[in-house]
Amino acid sequence: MTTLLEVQELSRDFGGVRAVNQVNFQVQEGEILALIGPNGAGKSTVLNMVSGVIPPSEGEIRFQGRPMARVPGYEYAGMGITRTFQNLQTFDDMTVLENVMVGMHTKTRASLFACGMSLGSAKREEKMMEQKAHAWLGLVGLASESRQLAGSLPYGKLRLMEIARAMVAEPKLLLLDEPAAGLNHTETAEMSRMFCDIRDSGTAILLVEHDMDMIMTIADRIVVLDQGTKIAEGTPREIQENPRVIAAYLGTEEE
Ligand SMILES: Nc1ncnc2c1ncn2[C@@H]1O[C@H](COP(=O)(O)OP(=O)(O)OP(=O)(O)O)[C@@H](O)[C@H]1O
Repeated sequence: MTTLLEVQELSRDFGGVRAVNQVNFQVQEGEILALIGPNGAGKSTVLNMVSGVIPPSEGEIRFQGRPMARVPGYEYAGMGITRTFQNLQTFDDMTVLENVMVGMHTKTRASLFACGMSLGSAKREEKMMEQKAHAWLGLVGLASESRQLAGSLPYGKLRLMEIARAMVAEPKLLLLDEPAAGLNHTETAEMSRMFCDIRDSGTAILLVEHDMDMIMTIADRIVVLDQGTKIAEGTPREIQENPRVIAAYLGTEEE
């Protein structure tokens, strides 16, 4: 297996609070790695560092062997890392199709001048972008909603639209922060199948999620955080049987 992402001794402080403490893990090509842990364990903070939203206080992140410390956030999608957010980041006054096409801006080659002049190359590129966005809307089940304003879509469909937007950039690594939050059982099951299809088509996934059914069904491996520290790593079965995890997390009433 080839390592796609490597996180080494990663730490993050907020003021005097250490939110993430010397965490190590790797994401291999072609796998779904789930990051789980109780509320406040540091999962979103790790995802925010891996996606370049916030810098680490200490430690290193490497993507395909390349240190990411000096890579600006806007270059991540072009390098092959895209993400969705815990809180929806949608443009309500734009159509569903336009929202998805926003995810392709790093893939376009036409210059600003060519776009402004509506030159042939820019028009062809626009057409190609539209076709790709349509294809992804079809894959997430939103083909018939493509011309609707995003603001008119129900919550579950907006979550799917965000996944289409992240996938249309053809990432090597997709980062998902609680994608199933607020979805019903059927929607979660459909989304789980979709993530397996995405993984099988060659995009690795790093997933933060509280829905244990989803995690145990789709994750190839799981990393468990508790109070900022990694307490376990293994297959879903190993994690379910790990006494430290049960004590810290799975045994809590909330879950
Ligand atoms: N911007 C911030 N400023 C100050 N403290 C923060 C900030 N972001 C996170 N924290 C703190 O860092 C710790 C880890 O938070 P984080 O959101 O990463 O946990 P989480 O595991 O994702 O939790 P949840 O499952 O509830 O989303 C918490 O104690 C949180 O209060």
